Amino acid sequence: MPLETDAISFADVGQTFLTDAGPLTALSGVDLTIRRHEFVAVLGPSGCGKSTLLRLTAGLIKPTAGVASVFGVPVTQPRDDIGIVFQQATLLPWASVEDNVVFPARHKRGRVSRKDRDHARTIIATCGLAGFEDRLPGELSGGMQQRVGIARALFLNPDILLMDEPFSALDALTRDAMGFELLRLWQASPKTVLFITHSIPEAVILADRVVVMSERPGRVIADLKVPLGRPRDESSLRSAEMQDFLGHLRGLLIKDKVA
Ligand SMILES: Nc1ncnc2c1ncn2[C@@H]1O[C@H](COP(=O)(O)OP(=O)(O)OP(=O)(O)O)[C@@H](O)[C@H]1O
Repeated sequence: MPLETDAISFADVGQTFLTDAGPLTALSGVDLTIRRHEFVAVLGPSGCGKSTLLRLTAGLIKPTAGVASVFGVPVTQPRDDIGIVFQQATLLPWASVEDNVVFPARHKRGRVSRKDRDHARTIIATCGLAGFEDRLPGELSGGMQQRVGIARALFLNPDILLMDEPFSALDALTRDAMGFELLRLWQASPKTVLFITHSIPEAVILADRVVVMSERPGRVIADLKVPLGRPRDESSLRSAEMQDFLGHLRGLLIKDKVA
């Protein structure tokens, strides 16, 4: 796969759901391009269609207008080269950490090989869970469960990682730590990341670019490069320039809300 290929592209994408109360347009005229291995965060008011954008990319739903493409091909169904992490880890409660992580192999091939198990153990260790392979999800903290979810999403070594508010259910300290762990994983094994969040600082500390969406029907109202080098740490947002950038994003989100 050439590095210059666009990993994700939306061309005039719209999504209208038919509801009992009539048609509901979640997205309208969305144009967005994400390069391979880019880390893009999406911010926007509640209900503006962020998760819909992610589900379209994953091939879980089809756009009712325009075209959503992955590596230049219109998305028509879920793909193996896309991993998804949701707000809740949605683990199988009766299965061990290792069995949860190898689940994509079982789902794809109907069986789990010795090699799959070795691979799972390597990923589990990379995600900071060595020694917990045989534990059940209920025995783990929320942060650890979310790590299992990330390990499962990474199992098939996807090119694209879609993350829908993955750390929002965690306490503030764990959330920050998980963000930096994600950056470490992303730098060790580059991937295209589409990361949805409600947190402006989280978006800025993690992403190369921040996309801001309008109130529903969601469209892109700003697409900004984060003026910050890497590696990043806790002090990265303290400069006057970064405070201005955070303030600018806050202004965009508030302005859209009161407009
Ligand atoms: N399958 C569906 N059927 C009907 N309406 C839907 C469906 N999926 C989403 N919607 C509606 O589309 C709109 C956008 O939903 P979506 O979950 O994408 O927003 P969001 O920006 O992710 O919200 P939040 O930040 O609160 O998670 C909402 O009004 C939602 O109720």
